[in-house]
Amino acid sequence: MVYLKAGGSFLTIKEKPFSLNFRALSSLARILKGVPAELPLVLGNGGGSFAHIVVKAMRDKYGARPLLVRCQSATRWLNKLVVDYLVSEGVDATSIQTSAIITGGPGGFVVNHLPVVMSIKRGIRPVVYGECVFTEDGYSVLSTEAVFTLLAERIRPSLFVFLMDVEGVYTCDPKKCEKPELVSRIDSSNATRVLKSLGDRSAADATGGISGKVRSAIELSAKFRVPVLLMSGFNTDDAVKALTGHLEDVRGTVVYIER
Ligand SMILES: Nc1ncnc2c1ncn2[C@@H]1O[C@H](COP(=O)(O)OP(=O)(O)OP(=O)(O)O)[C@@H](O)[C@H]1O
Ligand SMILES: C=C(C)CCOP(=O)(O)O
Repeated sequence: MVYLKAGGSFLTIKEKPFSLNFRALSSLARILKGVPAELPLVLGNGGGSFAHIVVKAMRDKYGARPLLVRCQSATRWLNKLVVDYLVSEGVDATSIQTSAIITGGPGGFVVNHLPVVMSIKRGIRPVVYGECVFTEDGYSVLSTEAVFTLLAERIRPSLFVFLMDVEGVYTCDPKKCEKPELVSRIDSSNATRVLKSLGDRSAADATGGISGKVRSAIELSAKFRVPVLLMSGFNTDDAVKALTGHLEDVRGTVVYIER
């Protein structure tokens, strides 16, 4: 199973509340139409300028009830925009409500992955998303990467691809620093160093920004022994190549921890 994340930095304009990037939606549809229909693929969309802004503003000020209501309203909204756009472009996709298939229980998360499996069996692309899910005593904010981890424990992954608005992981923020260099590979020889260079994960957004994403990519690769590719969603040709298993020569960052 291929797990594809359309990140919020790609789908939305992250610093502008509730703003969608239509060029990204169009790229995403082209990517999905470019891969064989029979390729088993789970799509997930990030929170971008919808959920992250809500969660960051409410997290330390409000209780679980208002936060769950507002967060789920924001995530549902973006997910609906994405799925409805894909359907209008001829992609057979459907929304799978993350908070209905994942809940936090006393012994860890309880996951009903069957809607994802059944959707794939029928040739429909299931679309999950980063979400505020119910737990026994409140809520938990799960990134799309965390949702993928829980699903991948039940549906074996072959590859993870994270689409962003930048071409991969750089030596410094490519939007802010002068000479960013693309890190083409992260493996056990440089993982710790790269993570350190990305700094504090708490500042960027509600799930840790690029630092949280690279940490998740390292954990996913180590746990499932598969590559994780971080790349630009605007590079549609390379994304199609990568999704069909051809990672060589794709511009991006490949995380591969082969322990
Ligand atoms: N060293 C870096 N390398 C790459 N991107 C970086 C770096 N430092 C900061 N960034 C920023 O991180 C962003 C990508 O991370 P972000 O967590 O926003 O991605 P996303 O998964 O697309 O978003 P979301 O969590 O909303 O789904 C880029 O837009 C980039 O500007
Ligand atoms: C902020 C929420 C609800 C999760 C967003 O998921 P992510 O954008 O994949 O990190």
